[in-house]
Amino acid sequence: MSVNDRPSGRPASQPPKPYESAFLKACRREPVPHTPVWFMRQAGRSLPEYLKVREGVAMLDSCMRPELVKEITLQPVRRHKVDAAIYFSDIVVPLKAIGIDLDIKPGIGPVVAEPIRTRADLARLRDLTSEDVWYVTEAIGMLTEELGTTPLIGFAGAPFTLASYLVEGGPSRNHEHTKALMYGDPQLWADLLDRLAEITSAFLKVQIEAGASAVQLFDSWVGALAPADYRRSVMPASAKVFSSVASYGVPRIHFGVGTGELLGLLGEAGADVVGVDWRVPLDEAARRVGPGKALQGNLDPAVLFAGPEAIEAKTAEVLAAAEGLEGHVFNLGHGVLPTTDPDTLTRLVASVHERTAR
Ligand SMILES: Cc1c2[nH]c(c1CCC(=O)O)Cc1[nH]c(c(CCC(=O)O)c1C)Cc1[nH]c(c(CCC(=O)O)c1C)Cc1[nH]c(c(C)c1CCC(=O)O)C2
Repeated sequence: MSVNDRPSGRPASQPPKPYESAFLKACRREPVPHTPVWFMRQAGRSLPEYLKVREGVAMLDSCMRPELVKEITLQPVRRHKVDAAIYFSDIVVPLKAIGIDLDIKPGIGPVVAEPIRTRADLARLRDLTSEDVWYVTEAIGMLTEELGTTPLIGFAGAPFTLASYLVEGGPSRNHEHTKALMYGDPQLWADLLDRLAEITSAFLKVQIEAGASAVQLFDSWVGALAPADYRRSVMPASAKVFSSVASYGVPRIHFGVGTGELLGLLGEAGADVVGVDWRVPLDEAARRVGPGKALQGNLDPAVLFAGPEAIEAKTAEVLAAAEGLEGHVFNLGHGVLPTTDPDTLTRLVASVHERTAR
């Protein structure tokens, strides 16, 4: 490798191979040959080839094996012909990497052995270095090589959603411990979110420097908050994450579930693309987000169980609502459900491409 070759094998002075892809163009609000499609959780249990390679390997272990990460990331790209790959990992991987004792329990989600609730607990959240996640750099190097012009999306959990797992100790319906900390000890809460923003920023930088050509910040559970509380207690930390990667010039996507009342703020936090769940139609979401942002979404993942006619009708509805948008990336309103028939996803990609071919 010559000195000015990047890990992805391209000279540093040239734009990355996926630069002209439909996905990155849509994120930049440029004209596209067709509406690009990818699915949150496109890798995973809906694919028999995923279940096969994961046999006998625990979820978090699989995230630390570069060869396996590469294979699992590529599986949905090969099968569905989606317009982007998403790096196979989990939002809790950087926390595990700095030594937090946690596991991902099948059918439950991330479980933290000792929740973080006091000022003394904060000391357990040390800085993340690229050495802590060497396997990410290695896997992304291999992936960008194989993906060629197909973009790779890097991702991280946003400070609020990570805090929710750390403070509750696991998945939570009402986030009562998290909110108790947020309302009851605003200074400790602010310090916790700031720590998580630092870790998240470092994790996204590792992925971008290794070759990711866009990043998505998952604030999956932030829809639990009212706008004023989001603005006061969460937005500063998420904004810090977005501004920390601004200089790389890669599109930044911001997504949460049940965030109809927060859509404007999710954009304001520093996103280039705002992810929308299925509860708000995209034309209305565009009004809430305002100009200068692309939107991503928003077919209800449960619609994929309703049969071909209903799927086509709902897809047409999403695309009609997206018609006047500055930029649109087609996605589901949340992740692919594990029992989804993968063939419906393959057909959906083809259908969106056909319907939007320009
Ligand atoms: C909240 C959240 C988590 N993890 C993630 C989020 C944000 C996205 C969202 O809102 O859904 C992010 C995530 N997790 C995973 C990915 C892979 C990339 C992709 O989208 O294809 C991504 C982007 C793999 C995974 N992460 C997990 C799985 C399933 C575990 C397995 O296959 O054994 C996968 C493929 C586990 C996980 N991890 C988490 C949950 C709630 C679960 C599900 C628990 C279960 O139902 O078993 C936390």
